[in-house]
Amino acid sequence: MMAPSTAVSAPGKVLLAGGYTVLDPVCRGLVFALSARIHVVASSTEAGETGSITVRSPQFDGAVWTYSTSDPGDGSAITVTQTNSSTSSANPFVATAIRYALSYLGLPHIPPTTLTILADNDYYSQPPPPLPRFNNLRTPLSAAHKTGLGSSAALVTALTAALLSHLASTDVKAHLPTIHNLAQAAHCAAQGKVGSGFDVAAATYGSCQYQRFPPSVLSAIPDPSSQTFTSQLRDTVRSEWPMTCTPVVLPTSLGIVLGDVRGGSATPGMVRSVLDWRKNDADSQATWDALDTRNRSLIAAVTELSSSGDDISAAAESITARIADIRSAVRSLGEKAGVPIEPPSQTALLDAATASVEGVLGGVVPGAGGYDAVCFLYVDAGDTGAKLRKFLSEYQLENGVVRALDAREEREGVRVEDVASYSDVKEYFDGLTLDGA
Ligand SMILES: Nc1ncnc2c1ncn2[C@@H]1O[C@H](COP(=O)(O)OP(=O)(O)O)[C@@H](O)[C@H]1O
Ligand SMILES: C[C@@](O)(CCOP(=O)(O)OP(=O)(O)O)CC(=O)O
Repeated sequence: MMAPSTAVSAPGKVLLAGGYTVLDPVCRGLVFALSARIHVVASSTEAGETGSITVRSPQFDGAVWTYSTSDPGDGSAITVTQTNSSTSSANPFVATAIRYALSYLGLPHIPPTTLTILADNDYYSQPPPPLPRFNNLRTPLSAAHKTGLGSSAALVTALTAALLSHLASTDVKAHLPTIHNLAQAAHCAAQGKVGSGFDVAAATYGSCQYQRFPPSVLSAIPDPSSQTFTSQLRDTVRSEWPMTCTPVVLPTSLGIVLGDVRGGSATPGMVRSVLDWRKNDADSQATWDALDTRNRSLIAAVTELSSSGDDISAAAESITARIADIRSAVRSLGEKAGVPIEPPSQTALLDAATASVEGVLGGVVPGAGGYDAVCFLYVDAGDTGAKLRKFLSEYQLENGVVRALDAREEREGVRVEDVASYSDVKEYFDGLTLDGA
């Protein structure tokens, strides 16, 4: 018996070390999962047609996508056709996650199902606090300003887990590799390119030291119209992938704070330029290797601190130096590749906060860099975190002050949530009953 409603959430991420180099299967990245999560509540309804799916993102204007599904019966993917495309633009991440999950499960005849998406406030630039949980932005999704926490990866992971759990009673915690592999396949297909996958890995497994899978793992899956799609998808999802996502524990003596600079970056263009430079410049390998060595050295310092009794007084200086070393290697790589990975205004912000607030060990522009939210590592004692937040909220940029995000590091990846925990936002579940199993 299917539960009337099932809720799942998956976390956002911050790639503290490993931007660009993590695309290389021999390099390592350090990714922290965040307390900012994307939630999906799956509800089966009685009204409606078999195979119909309604997806709603009620924090945004007009964010409803309706689909009909059917099985071609020849081994190709289950088709997921948007039935309100005249009034609502396509959401490829949503449609592809549904298509891949239903094809994997072999389930075309599902009962009418509604999927409600709720995103924690930190994913988008917001008005000043106080804000209600899951603030209603009252804009179309396309007009919302992303902070760079990886909304599509958290969404695809949560949707995949919600569908498996709701429609096939999959035990989420016991099937993390299935959820991870299926979400990676769907996320990559929806993005139209193969990234390193650290974002989906963190959304599934939580904070980790990440070493990517070779892109060939996913290129084995043919186009959804191919008659071998379903069997190849299942084989790929069920196989063991050559990758590592070794859990990392942020030492209890350390905290992270993110600062939204209301910028946003065009990651794909930046990645293309860096990869072109890497291919075409004979000296690029040495710069690449130097950065990876420095990233590994920070990863080693953080993991040693967690496992050795957490004495920050002995480790603070070395962590500070390792972050500074990574930043100079990143700036050097950016200059050589002609990509503003740490633009001057971000350099000024990172330096000012590190110099002005005692206990701040350093900060980086995470991931691909540019104008995404900056991330600081600080000694979590006394009021250092509060002082850092205050400093940021008074730091003047060209377009206003920095907004310190609420998100903390929260190690856990995808998880099932209690449906009753959304009763404080009942207005988002218009006409749906919020009943768990
Ligand atoms: N709250 C949401 N509801 C529905 N779809 C969302 C939501 N947040 C993100 N998405 C989907 O993810 C896309 C953004 O993905 P992307 O540009 O890769 O940004 P990010 O770096 O945050 O993952 C949106 O265009 C939309 O398709
Ligand atoms: C360049 C990268 O190594 C890191 C990009 O990290 P971000 O955290 O900036 O990612 P987006 O959310 O997609 O913008 C590309 C990759 O690893 O796929």
